[in-house]
Amino acid sequence: MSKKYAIGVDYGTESGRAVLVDLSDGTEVADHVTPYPHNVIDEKLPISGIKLEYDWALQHPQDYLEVLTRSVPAVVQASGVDPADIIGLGIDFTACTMLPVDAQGQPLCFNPELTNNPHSWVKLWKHHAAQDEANLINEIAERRGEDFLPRYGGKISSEWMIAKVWQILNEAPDIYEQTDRFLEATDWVVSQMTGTAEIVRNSCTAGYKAIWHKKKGYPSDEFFKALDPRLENVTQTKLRGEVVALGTKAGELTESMAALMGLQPGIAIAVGNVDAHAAVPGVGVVTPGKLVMAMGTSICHMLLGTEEREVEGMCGVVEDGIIPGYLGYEAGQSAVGDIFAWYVEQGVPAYVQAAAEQEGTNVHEWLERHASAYKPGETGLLALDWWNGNRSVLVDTELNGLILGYSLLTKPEEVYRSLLEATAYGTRKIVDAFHNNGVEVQELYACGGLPQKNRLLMQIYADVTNREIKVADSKQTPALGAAMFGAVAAGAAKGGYDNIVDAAQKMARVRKDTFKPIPENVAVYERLYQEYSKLHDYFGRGENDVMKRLRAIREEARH
Ligand SMILES: Nc1ncnc2c1ncn2[C@@H]1O[C@H](COP(=O)(O)OP(=O)(O)O)[C@@H](O)[C@H]1O
Ligand SMILES: O=C(CO)[C@@H](O)[C@@H](O)COP(=O)(O)O
Repeated sequence: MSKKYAIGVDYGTESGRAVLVDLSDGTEVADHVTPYPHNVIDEKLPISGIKLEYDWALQHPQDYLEVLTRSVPAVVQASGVDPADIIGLGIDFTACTMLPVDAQGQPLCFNPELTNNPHSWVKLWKHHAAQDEANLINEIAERRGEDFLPRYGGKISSEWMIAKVWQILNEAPDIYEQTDRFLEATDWVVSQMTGTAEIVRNSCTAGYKAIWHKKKGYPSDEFFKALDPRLENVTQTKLRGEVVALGTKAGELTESMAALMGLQPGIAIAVGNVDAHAAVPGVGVVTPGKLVMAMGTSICHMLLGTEEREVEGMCGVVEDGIIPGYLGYEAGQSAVGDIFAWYVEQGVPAYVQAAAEQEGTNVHEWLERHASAYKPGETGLLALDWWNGNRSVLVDTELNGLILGYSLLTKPEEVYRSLLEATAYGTRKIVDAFHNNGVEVQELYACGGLPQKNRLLMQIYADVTNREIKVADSKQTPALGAAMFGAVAAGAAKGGYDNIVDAAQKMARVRKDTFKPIPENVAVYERLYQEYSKLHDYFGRGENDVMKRLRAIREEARH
């Protein structure tokens, strides 16, 4: 049999990328990135210019299709591989990134009559405007003693499906009414490749983002009725659709999409997946004890376990949610690279930009180099990493960032370093929450853009967590994982694999170089982390709700 290949397509926050992978050893033969033409829509709607409210984050579904029709042909062409040897394709996506579609599977925002309503668009994972609904979901679920709450660390997030659906019902009942189904974007894109008659939902987003359980299904109609009588039957109506396991073949590539993507019709398309979850086999992790960090604009922390444990603020524990046969645990930080980007774009003085430009480097790299000259603790700064709220362990999108310890001598590189450190403390909170509750964390695996971009950041993470960090050898780990699932959907008989464990064992690699904790740094960071923890609890656990009061005053001032 000639060499066989699969394609993985990774849908990130700002761009989508396709990777063509050799199935014999995981070699990434070609990759191509398509930035989303409309990027993140968080100020005004395209065309109409309608202004969006604070905390909104939308996307344009057409951008996702553009990734398929630009990046997929590009990798096929660049690789020189015969399309007949490409046997499968898998995708992974940010999540919960959801959209309302009509009975034909068309996004409601494509309908000229509905396009001016912001609720007809894709709500991106970091759309945080459904917090009121999330608060009520939690209050009502707690009051009713719903058994699903512990599976989600005690709180359902405003980033997830039910809160977003309820926000649409509350603020745009006409859009809700005209919605045939609410879909995860990952399932929608898969349906566009396989033909909309066959819309299937993947067990990963259903489990982590829509409160679905392998044995119990969705929460009861009574629960939804208690939220709002209009939601009573939502799981049989607008959330209907078969939920199938990761690695399942969702269908086959249609003639029309094959022509647009430069592939052969009929190849296996795997059910959708989530970026962070696909990264786990992508980095070769198929057993417990190894926490995988997908590090980019945000961080998702993924871990396998053998028993269901309660862990404060985790995003969820889902049976078979990452690797079949294990409980998959997820936690996360909703801004990491985004915080550094904010500082580079909004906080850096002109002399730094000029110096970086003169030295032919970018501002991040300039700041990293200068920040590396400091020892842990030497800046005198301490920050809370809540620029986009706190996902784990507090699960509160209404918290904000904080930097303590400024003086007239504070330098930009010191601020930058304090922000890197703050995100490491945030990760340490998550590691401790798992480890101290019986879900062991022995070592860390890192993938995503950040480990490739910033060595200082990675050393700080090793020192703050006092654990060795292995880094994925792949530049596109989620896409590699997605390609593995594409190969599993195709099956061993076609030159793919029969299960994800076999695929990961053959195709994943980590770099030889690892980041090891440096004992003297560990000791200083331990003291700083204790200080971080005090601030974390003081501002995050209700002792001083000043951040929330400031938000309320801001809202009053805006209206
Ligand atoms: N040298 C750097 N050091 C730290 N962060 C960086 C650096 N360069 C870019 N970033 C941040 O990396 C993030 C993008 O990460 P990446 O993994 O490429 O994207 P995504 O999360 O969308 O998949 C941005 O938030 C950006 O601010
Ligand atoms: O929340 C999840 C996964 O559960 C992510 O999709 C979300 O944080 C976005 O990740 P990126 O930072 O774009 O890689």
